[in-house]
Amino acid sequence: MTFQFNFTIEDHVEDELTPPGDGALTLDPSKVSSASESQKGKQKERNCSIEQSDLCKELLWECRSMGNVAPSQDPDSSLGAANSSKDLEPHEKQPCLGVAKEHTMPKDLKKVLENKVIEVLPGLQHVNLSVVKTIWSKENFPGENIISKSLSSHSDLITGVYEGGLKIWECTFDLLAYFTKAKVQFTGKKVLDLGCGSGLLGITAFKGGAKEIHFQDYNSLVIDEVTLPNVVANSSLEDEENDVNEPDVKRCRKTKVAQELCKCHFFSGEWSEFCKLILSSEKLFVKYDLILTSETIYNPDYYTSLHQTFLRLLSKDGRVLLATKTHYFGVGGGVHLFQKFVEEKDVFETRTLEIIDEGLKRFLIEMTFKYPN
Ligand SMILES: C[S@@+](CC[C@H](N)C(=O)[O-])C[C@H]1O[C@@H](n2cnc3c(N)ncnc32)[C@H](O)[C@@H]1O
Repeated sequence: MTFQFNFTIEDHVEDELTPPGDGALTLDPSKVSSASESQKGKQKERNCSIEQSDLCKELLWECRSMGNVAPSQDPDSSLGAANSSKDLEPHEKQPCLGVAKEHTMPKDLKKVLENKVIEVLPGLQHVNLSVVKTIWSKENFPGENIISKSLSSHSDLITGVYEGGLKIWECTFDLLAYFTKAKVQFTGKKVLDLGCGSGLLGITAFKGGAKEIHFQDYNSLVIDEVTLPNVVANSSLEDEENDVNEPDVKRCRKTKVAQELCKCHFFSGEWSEFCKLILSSEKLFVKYDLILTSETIYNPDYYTSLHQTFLRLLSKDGRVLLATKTHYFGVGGGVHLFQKFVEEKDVFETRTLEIIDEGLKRFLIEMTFKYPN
């Protein structure tokens, strides 16, 4: 089967679009666009045909040959390290969109919450996303200017560029409510919040005693500026002193909060690249007991890599809890198309856990291996 992915390479990272006024960026959730529509005349477009593969080899090869170290091989891929790339020539700063990398927790945990406004939900805290967007629409996030792009295209999704993580989507709340209602147990489990955005699903697993929690989002900025701060905001940071001068490992042993946070790992990148990173790393290699994923089946072009991710990373007796709208207008995906895709693959069975029939109809679906042995 042949898939078409649209990847976009910017001419200059400085080629920022100015947001109107100083106010917070607001996006219309009903609108989606592709990079080709929104960035005409500003960016070069590459269409990569992918046969039997989820990876655009040509683009990746080009990114590597342009001097980008594959981030998964980068020993220090923290925000701090990314910032240091400001000294590079413009073409060397170009991100290889979709390549996966692990994000390390900054040493000074309090810094993670600097310039953040915290909002409170029942039992959970999260950063105010309008503030994050306002700050980063004026600054140059290393490698990505997804905020100005989504602003200029009036869109919450720009295929292959920005995949919607700067918003808490409705189905996240459906799944959170289900966790309580169904008394979902997290204790001792290895959990993946796939397409995490704010990370509230993974954070609930973290607070519920999960053994290890991995957070994945397509965009680096989302992980660094939203997911990571949200995890820190929901830890017991305030209760403990945080000595920034101690080396990582020592600190991890020293404070309870740091010890807790060592259970959390953060990744950005496209799903098939993320799989490769996890499966190629002895340190990270893990099969998840539980994969939580909300509003990630909107684009049928991604079904192959999403299905592969479940197949490769779910433990044989594990389960996926997936929350989705019935249909995503403008992109074409939705619950029926996805279930049909899964049925045809004949690897997983799906079970509808709940239908939420208010406003836009939504579904909670469980996926388990059809033939676990
Ligand atoms: C619509 S957002 C939903 C965010 C969050 N789960 C929520 O419910 O608020 C879709 C998420 O899936 C991730 N995503 C979508 N397509 C992806 C792909 N092909 N590879 C990696 N991540 C992807 C994006 O990073 C994004 O965070």
